Amino acid sequence: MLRLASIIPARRTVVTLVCLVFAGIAEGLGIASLLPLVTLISDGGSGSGSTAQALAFVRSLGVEPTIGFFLLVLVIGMALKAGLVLFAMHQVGRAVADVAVKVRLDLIDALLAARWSYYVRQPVGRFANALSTESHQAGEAYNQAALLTAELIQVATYVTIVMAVSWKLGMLSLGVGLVMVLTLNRFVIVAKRTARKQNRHLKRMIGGLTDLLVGIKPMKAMGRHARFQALFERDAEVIRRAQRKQSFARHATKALQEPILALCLAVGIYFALVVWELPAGEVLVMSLLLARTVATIGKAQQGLQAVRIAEAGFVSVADAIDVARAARETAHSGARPTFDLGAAMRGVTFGYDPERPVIANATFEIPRGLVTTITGGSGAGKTTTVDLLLGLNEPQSGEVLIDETPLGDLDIIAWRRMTGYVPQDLILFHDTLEANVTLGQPEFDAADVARALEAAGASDFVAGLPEGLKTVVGERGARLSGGQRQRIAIARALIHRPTLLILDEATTALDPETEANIVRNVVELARDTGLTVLAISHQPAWARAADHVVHLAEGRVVSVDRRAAE
Ligand SMILES: Nc1ncnc2c1ncn2[C@@H]1O[C@H](COP(=O)(O)OP(=O)(O)OP(=O)(O)O)[C@@H](O)[C@H]1O
Repeated sequence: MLRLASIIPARRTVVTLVCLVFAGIAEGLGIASLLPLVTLISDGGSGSGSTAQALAFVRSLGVEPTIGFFLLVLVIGMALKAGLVLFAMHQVGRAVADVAVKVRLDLIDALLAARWSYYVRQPVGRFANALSTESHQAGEAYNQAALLTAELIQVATYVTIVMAVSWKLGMLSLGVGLVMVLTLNRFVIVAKRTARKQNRHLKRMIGGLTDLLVGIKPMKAMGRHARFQALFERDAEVIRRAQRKQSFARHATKALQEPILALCLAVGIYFALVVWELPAGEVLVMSLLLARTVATIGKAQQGLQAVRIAEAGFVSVADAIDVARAARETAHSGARPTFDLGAAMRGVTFGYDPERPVIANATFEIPRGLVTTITGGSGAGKTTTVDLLLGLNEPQSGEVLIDETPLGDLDIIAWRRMTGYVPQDLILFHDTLEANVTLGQPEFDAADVARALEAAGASDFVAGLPEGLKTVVGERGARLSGGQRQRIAIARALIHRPTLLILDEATTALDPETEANIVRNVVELARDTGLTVLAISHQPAWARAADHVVHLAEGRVVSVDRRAAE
């Protein structure tokens, strides 16, 4: 509840609360007028105790306490209450939308600002659920919390009135209300637990399904997709059982309140008529007050139950935001990087588990304007080296230097903007070829796109497509061949004229001739524009073209060949 309060728009909440308090007072006045009204109707206006005081109070205001006067107070009180509650709920409706949107934007902001190691540990599908279901539930939690507040204010109003009429009756109402709340609290706890359980398993289902769909092709190809059905069925069954239990808990809370209320009424009426020997008219009104007080306490308990149910989604998405925020990248400020000399690794050691280094005391240069190729066997640490160079991972010891300045002292975002990067596991977005190259940035025109495609050796195949640049590439680029995807990814990395182009096994899917063309284009770019190239490759084409070859084995630099660079 407190976490929910921290994201609620404060001004709107205050306005809502003030309206609800005044609505409570208006309703209180309306209901309080019933007692003198009944007295006037039944015994002509004398009354006893609090009724007599109420009549005297009205007379002291210079108003004659007639039946018409109290009927007017009743109608005005109730009308005022309705108007104020309507206004308050209108505010709540707007706040609900604000809360859901705020949670979604906070989540997206936290996710985009997180450091690379964070994404590696997260199942992607988890965020789809957080963005849709859980964020929606956060809004619902606010809605239910507002309704609960309204009900609690109503409880306070009724208790005040009942206490003013008779403190014994007030204590009786509170006592019975308390017994009811404590007896039925079990169902509130069940509702909360089952809501959390449903949420957990739904998250697992969505996460698992997203993962499966991303890698569905080999599963289909090997005919092994069907076995996943059983895994989802297990989660679905848990959700079904939890939902049933939750439904029962909600209905039980409501249904069992009624007999408790009936019992309370019977006891109340008995005490009033037989023990305290109060007049029948007053007892009637008091019974009404008692019934409404206890019923309002019951409604508040149902409200609490609804909050507990909706809260499960909110807690889950709030946790996701907290975890992502804790993994926020910090080194965003610092000096603007230059690249006059090039980059270097000096005695860099890094391990995903610090006890087991993947890169050990690596030292080598990436000189400006030259083509450097890193070679080495699978798992030697080539991609990890690139991640260190881009500041996606930080060394445990040693330094990554850009123009002799440690990366940690530089504006890391500005540094990354100076690079063009084609990863090993490249992914295209489900959009047009053009959007995949420009990434939707409006500063690139048709000439920029044509230049990048040409350098990436993609112009001919794009021109041959019926819809050309407007061709939609399908999910993760599935409608293109592996080699075509690689060329589009290279064009994307070149369009913003990077200072350093990083190609991580970026031409592995190409035939030797196409690869040779791309290598030639990139080398020419390096010669003509001063572009620095870092290519990770097992392919002989890149080793042949390189000015500088760094060979890695088990995370160690075993040789540096500066053939052409000398
Ligand atoms: N996120 C990660 N968490 C833990 N270990 C990792 C992670 N990424 C890579 N590794 C491990 O680090 C080592 C180096 O991996 P890296 O991807 O850098 O190798 P590589 O030389 O690029 O290999 P390949 O040529 O097969 O792509 C491997 O043993 C790998 O299992």
